[in-house]
Amino acid sequence: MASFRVKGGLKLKGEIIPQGAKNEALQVICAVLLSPEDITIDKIPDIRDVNKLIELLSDMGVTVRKNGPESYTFNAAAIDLDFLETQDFLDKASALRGSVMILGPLLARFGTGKLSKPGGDKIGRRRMDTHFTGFQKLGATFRYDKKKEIYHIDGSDLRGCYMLLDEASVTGTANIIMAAVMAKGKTTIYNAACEPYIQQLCGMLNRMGAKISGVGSNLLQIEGVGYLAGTTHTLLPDMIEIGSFIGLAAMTQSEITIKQVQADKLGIIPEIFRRMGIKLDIIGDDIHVPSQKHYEIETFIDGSILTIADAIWPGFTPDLLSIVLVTATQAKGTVLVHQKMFESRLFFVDKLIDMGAQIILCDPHRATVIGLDRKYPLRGIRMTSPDIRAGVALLIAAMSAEGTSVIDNVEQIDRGYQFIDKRLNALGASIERID
Ligand SMILES: CC(=O)N[C@H]1[C@@H](OP(=O)(O)OP(=O)(O)OC[C@H]2O[C@@H](n3ccc(=O)[nH]c3=O)[C@H](O)[C@@H]2O)O[C@H](CO)[C@@H](O)[C@@H]1O
Ligand SMILES: C=C(OP(=O)(O)O)C(=O)O
Repeated sequence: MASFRVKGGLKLKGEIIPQGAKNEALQVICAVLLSPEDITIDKIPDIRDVNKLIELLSDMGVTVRKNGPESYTFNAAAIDLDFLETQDFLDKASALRGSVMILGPLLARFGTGKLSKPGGDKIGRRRMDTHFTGFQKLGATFRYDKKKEIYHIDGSDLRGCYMLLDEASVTGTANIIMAAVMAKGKTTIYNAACEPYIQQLCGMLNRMGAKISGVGSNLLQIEGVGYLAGTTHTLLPDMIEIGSFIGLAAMTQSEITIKQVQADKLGIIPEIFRRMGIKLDIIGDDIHVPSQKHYEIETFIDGSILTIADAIWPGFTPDLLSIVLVTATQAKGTVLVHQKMFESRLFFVDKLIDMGAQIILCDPHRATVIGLDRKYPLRGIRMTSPDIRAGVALLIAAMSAEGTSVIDNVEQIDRGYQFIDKRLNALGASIERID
């Protein structure tokens, strides 16, 4: 297990370019399975989860050509379905959450799919009912081997239908879209997730010849087509990384320009950080965060304590709540952070409390943060990164703290943040990787 040794209290300065979006990468890389033609994807981040997915597809018979540091061409003309029967496949697929999205394309193109329980963060129950109910509505049969924890789906004659999803699951919607694009007839998906990741996936599929309308809304209409061709696609900048850099700049009193952010695709993210009193300017395609000694959390109009809660898009993404929470520890004022979606994602506040933060964990979903307004700096300690976003929140805390911290299990951070130590060191941080 690797660790970071972080010297705190340093101010950063400079420009940083966000990586391509992790969660979009996982969707569109799975979508290459839908076509026998070449698909080129640019801005692919060099992170653990994405690399593991590319390796899995390669083992399945997809030819993978690296055109440059962030560009790959995939060709899924010859898929080895026998590989799905091996333990190697099951082990590799269960190493990440995104692998679940190979099921929709496999079902669409080959009429069959199999998967072990996917991995990803241990942040609470992560049910997959929406995925399988959607496949079943399209006519597939579904079997779950409880003992081996393996999901099987079969269905060579998928037919479009109307479906109302019981929850707007992000990966579930992506999976159902990919299963439906080549089904016979028309599929209507209501209560679809509509994150930018999904919008990007639909855009790519439409360029491949799919007929998806309603993109960006929660009502998608899909007219099935017989064949999908090759295409090229560029990932959006990672909005979670952008939000993490805003929080990092505020906490460390750094002046950072986040380049090429495509601000029109960030939804409510900049506004939420502004409500925390953080000054940020959108200049052209960049976000400039000036060095700020103080930032004051707003109250609601009636003067009551601000709540920041997650919600499905276009609400605030749950993946940035840990960053909001840590950033609030040095703000002036109080905020209630309400993590509605996941029940085990706030437990990392224990470590922040050990560092000197004033936080009350009200219950597994809610934490009240009383900002210190920099009257006392956090203290460096040794801690373990429990999940990807808490890991980065702890890194931000350590960078702002007095003294040195050690963060263990940084593989969690490496899942989704490309060369984070090197990129932040280039701006003046002191993060040493200890293997
Ligand atoms: C690989 C990937 O893309 N992972 C993302 C994806 O995970 P993933 O697609 O696994 O998450 P889902 O959207 O399925 O669900 C997330 C959680 O929210 C709950 N839920 C969801 C929708 C809803 O209407 N009501 C509700 O309560 C689910 O029960 C679950 O506990 O979306 C999550 C929610 O944005 C993000 O945190 C993950 O980073
Ligand atoms: C929870 C996340 O990832 P995953 O779904 O891969 O666990 C995340 O990206 O914040």
